[in-house]
Amino acid sequence: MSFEDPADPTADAESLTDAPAVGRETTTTRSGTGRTVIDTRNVSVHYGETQALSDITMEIPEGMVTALIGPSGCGKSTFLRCINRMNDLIDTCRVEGELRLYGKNVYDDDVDPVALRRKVGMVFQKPNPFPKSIRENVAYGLEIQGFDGDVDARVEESLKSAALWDEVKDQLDESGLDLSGGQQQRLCIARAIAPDPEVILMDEPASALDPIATSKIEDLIDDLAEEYTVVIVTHNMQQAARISDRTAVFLTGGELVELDDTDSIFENPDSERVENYITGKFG
Ligand SMILES: Nc1ncnc2c1ncn2[C@@H]1O[C@H](COP(=O)(O)OP(=O)(O)OP(=O)(O)O)[C@@H](O)[C@H]1O
Repeated sequence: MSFEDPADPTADAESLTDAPAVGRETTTTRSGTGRTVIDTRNVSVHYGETQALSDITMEIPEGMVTALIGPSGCGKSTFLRCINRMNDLIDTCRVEGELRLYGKNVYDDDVDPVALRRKVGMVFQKPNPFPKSIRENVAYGLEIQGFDGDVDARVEESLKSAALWDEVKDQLDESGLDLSGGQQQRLCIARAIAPDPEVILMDEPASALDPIATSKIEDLIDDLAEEYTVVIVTHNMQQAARISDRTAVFLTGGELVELDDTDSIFENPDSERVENYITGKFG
């Protein structure tokens, strides 16, 4: 059993510890698969004495886009970084509770964070290509995992999935830094896709981009959701409403106040606090 077969309850210590990536069948649709990719139980996070998240219990469905929204400082990015253990890189950060990926607690001692990050790719707010060629940027993760397949074919496939291939196919050996901001962000998405992850985390991926580049990224997220589970932090409520199937609202104190279908959150939230936030009475 491995992450490639999430239905197997014995999942994943193995695939998180060594695991060459294996191609995965695409079975998801925007109505989701009915399976849960990530489920958390009482996740709390502190940076030193500062509590950033409080008792987060939630489930993220496979094959859908889940948006995390809420005011500045409510812990959205912290939650995202818990999923692929990027918070491990922050000395003062302490995570309590359980965060499971296909049933396997990613904080178990036998989980290799590098293997985890292949399964859970990440795209950041500011495009951050390496100072290397376009081809090398996309191939980077494949090299680390010792991929022994056709690297050029995977690079092409990833750039196509990131809607960038047509623009760069004749300049694969040129620097990724010479691309426009929007192209750089799509390059970073191609880099995240190349190792064939299960989940793509996006931390405000369009906030540094102009409206046209933003619209391309939003279209791309829609396409990616055909094949991957996407979890996206956004400050832009209209964007969350446009692109996500599920929305989680975090509020001050690092509390998850409501998680529901995006239409329900925006049209008929259960919580008055969420309604106040959505309507701009509180922010
Ligand atoms: N590296 C860090 N060291 C110390 N405190 C941190 C660190 N990162 C975040 N915090 C604190 O944790 C809390 C949550 O921050 P986080 O960035 O997760 O919130 P956010 O909702 O993503 O905010 P924003 O929307 O402004 O990006 C804040 O109080 C923040 O100051």
